[in-house]
Amino acid sequence: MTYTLVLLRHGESEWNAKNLFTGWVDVPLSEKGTEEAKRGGALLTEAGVSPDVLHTSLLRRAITTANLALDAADLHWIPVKRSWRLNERHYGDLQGKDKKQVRDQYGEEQFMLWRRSYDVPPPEIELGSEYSQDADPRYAGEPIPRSEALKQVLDRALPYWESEIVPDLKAGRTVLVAAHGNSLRALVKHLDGVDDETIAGLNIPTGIPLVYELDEETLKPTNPGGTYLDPEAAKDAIAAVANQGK
Ligand SMILES: O=C(O)[C@@H](CO)OP(=O)(O)O
Repeated sequence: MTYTLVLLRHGESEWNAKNLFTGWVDVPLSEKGTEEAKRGGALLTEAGVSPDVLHTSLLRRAITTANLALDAADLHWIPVKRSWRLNERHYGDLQGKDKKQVRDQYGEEQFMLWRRSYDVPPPEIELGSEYSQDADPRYAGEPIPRSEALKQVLDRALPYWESEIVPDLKAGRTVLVAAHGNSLRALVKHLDGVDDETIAGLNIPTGIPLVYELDEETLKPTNPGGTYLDPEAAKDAIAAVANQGK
């Protein structure tokens, strides 16, 4: 027997469209992102994948995407759990900055280290600055970061995976996780056992459900890498994410 896990990156956000580093800044979906989210729900229905429970971050682009997708799939009523531990990677002082400008200013190598290396975090954000979340009530009392590399994202997402998502899977529920490019990269790294170098080249497209079947004993994928419900669209969209900032 296998357990079914569906990973869904939010649809395109307004800042994805503008090529800005976003991180924990709570921006809405673009019109295109709204359509992607609805289509994500239609893809679930077409594939006969029916989530029993939803886990999301605390950011509206993931929350709205899940709501739209589940509404399209007639599953708007399923139970929901939310946690900052599924938030996008905190992009530190890069939050709000233009990706191309950062690349031009610091060079391709530094840009890619900050953007995709496993353990080099961007510079820390200044507390109280425009795109800092230190005074945001949704994070009150939580050990929130001032910048994160993928490693720190994995460190804070794993406890949530173990304590909240795994029990749902083990209860036989089909689990939908609606989250972000980098928080999902962290989960994929864990599930597929991707090494620290290879993960730098792995990108997740917006709005296309990625379905994993997990072995009930080991919780390792019986379909390594998962299965995108629209593999052709995923291929193009993955290339577009990889090329951002160019
Ligand atoms: O800006 C961000 O928060 C992320 C996801 O949109 O960007 P990147 O793909 O560059 O890590």
